[in-house]
Amino acid sequence: MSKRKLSRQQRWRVEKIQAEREKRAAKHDAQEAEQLAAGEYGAEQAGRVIAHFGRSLEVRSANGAAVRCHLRANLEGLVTGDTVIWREGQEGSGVVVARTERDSVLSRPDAQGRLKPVAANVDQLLIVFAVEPSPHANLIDRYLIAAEATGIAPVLVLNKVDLLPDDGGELGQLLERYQALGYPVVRTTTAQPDGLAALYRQLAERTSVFVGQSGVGKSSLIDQLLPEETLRIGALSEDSRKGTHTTTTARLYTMPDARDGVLIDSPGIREFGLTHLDAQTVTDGFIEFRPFLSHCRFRDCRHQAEPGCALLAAVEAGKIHPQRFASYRRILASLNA
Ligand SMILES: Nc1nc2c(ncn2[C@@H]2O[C@H](COP(=O)(O)OP(=O)(O)OP(=O)(O)O)[C@@H](O)[C@H]2O)c(=O)[nH]1
Ligand SMILES: [Zn+2]
Repeated sequence: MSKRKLSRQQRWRVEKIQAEREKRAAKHDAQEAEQLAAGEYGAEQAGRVIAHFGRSLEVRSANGAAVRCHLRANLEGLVTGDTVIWREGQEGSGVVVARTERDSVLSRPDAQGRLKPVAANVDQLLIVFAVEPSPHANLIDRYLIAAEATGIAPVLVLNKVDLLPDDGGELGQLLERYQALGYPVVRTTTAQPDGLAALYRQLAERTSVFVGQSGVGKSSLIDQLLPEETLRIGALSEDSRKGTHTTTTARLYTMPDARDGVLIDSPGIREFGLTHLDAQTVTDGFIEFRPFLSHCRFRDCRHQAEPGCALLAAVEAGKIHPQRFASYRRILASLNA
């Protein structure tokens, strides 16, 4: 058999399989439309995606119950945190019929480097740092740049304050500077009772995501925020050995002690911010530069040594902190390295 003939035959088989699949999907849609019309599903209600497993979803209903739902065939790309309209079916399961508009989307690059949404409707990104390991130069700025690019409000969380010297140390002073820029700063310790009091207040009634470098205490914080969930995750992973409930995607948790604040978490999400940046994103990520950027003499000013540079003038006049400006330049230089 010639190579060409073989590939044509293979192509024919692939097309046949695809056609059958489409026919089945169409039939399934038609059946579902009939069932919906026949009132076999309950009234439309609001819900939120807790997790998804292929075409099957776990949805949190308005009264807080978790419901296993499937998706209508025309609905694609739902992610954890999406708000949806769903209808109750038989035997405690349901069908998701629509997604409502997203306030925000958190994306991460996939293996091919394409940005993929991983969580929706996130209100704040909690960037966790620690007294130990102390953040290396520029790290806070890099996280803030990445956060500003998403449009989701960043919050700086300084953990392990039990290790902080009494005068607050250099790190304490550094964080005051960010506070002056308008970024909320929350201090935490998992090593002392009530060490999370300020964090609980920050989490209340919002949807949050924790990010930060290894060893800063993200797992320790989340374990304290979700004491019962930790047990439940253990139970789930036991399940997953039998082949059910496996997911590497993000999961949504409700924190009763934080006035029903919501946490979305996954190992991948925690690594947010460590991706490649481009020059425009870096410049846009320094919020205190914004009032000056359009006032440089040259429209394509690179803010290096150009005459009439409004940014350099602002640094000179003490309106921009010289260390933030130095950090800006170092990050830009690292892009071209
Ligand atoms: N002194 C002190 N140690 C802490 C505190 N929080 C966490 N630790 C310790 O810091 C170490 C790292 O904590 P983890 O919670 O594993 O940090 P992580 O950010 O989840 O790290 P990765 O899993 O590598 O991303 C552990 O030995 C914790 O016991 C704290 O508030 N104070
Ligand atoms: Zn300039």
